[in-house]
Amino acid sequence: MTATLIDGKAVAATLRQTIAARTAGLGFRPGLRVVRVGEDPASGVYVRNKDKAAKEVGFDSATIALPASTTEAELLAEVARLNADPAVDGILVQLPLPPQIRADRVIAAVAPEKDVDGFHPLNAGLLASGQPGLTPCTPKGVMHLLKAAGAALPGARAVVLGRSNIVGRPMAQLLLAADCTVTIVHSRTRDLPAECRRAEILVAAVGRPEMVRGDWVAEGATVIDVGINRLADGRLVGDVAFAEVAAHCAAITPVPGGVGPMTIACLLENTLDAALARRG
Ligand SMILES: Nc1nc(=O)c2c([nH]1)NC[C@@H]1CN(c3ccc(C(=O)N[C@@H](CCC(=O)O)C(=O)O)cc3)C=[N+]21
Repeated sequence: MTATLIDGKAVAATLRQTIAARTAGLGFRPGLRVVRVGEDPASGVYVRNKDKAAKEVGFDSATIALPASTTEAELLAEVARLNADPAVDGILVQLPLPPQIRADRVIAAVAPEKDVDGFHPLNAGLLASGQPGLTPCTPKGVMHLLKAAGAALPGARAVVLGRSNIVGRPMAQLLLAADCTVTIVHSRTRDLPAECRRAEILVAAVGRPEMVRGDWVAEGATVIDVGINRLADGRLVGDVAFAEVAAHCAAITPVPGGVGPMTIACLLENTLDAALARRG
């Protein structure tokens, strides 16, 4: 079997068009502020891509770049200022943060109704209890891709590889809400390949380059690769050994051009939703 490619770049472009059309009819510009602390070069590229995508759909978008020496108190003061600014609908504090800043304190300081990352404990709790709230962008993007790929979700065995607060856990909650039978597997799981082989839908989000091999995947599975790993030789690869796995599965996302563009499109979707909810 040779797998169908799930084209995240194309699905994201369609979603951004829909968002642009909805924004054009609003009569105001949803406001997004991305806060960046320090000079992490990879973060710089992502932050620029977010800002560009937000401006293209008609948002009022700006990046606030703070020095690497910023204290936790200074960052919390900046977040408080954005929380209080009526022109701001969405706040994203780019991760990772420098070591002197506790990320959990900053995440909890963002007003939940402006938390377009969906990382605030209130939004995480709403998701875990099946109530509406702001949902983390990457798992939300994966659900869009599964829908676009025509995956049958109710009753399907879904395996999520990874248990981070930003991808694995919310991913499992969204699949559960879509009536999948969900298993979360991680570094301490016994016999990871055997657990992954049980999956009809496999979502890899561990951040280990090409960890998922061809013999980890069942014939006919749908495989979503959340990993974006830059190798020493400059190549960008996912958490899935693409060629090996594509030889077995029914459908697979590429890296780049899979989940990454969906993350940005869903950030825009969350910002529009937050703007509509806040402004009535
Ligand atoms: N508070 C916070 N929220 C985030 O959502 C967040 C963050 N911090 N910190 C960093 C990660 C990373 N991230 C990506 C978004 C888009 C692509 C993306 O568009 N990738 C393209 C291009 C990849 C490339 O060429 O480098 C692709 O996969 O095709 C990648 C990575 C969001 N993050």
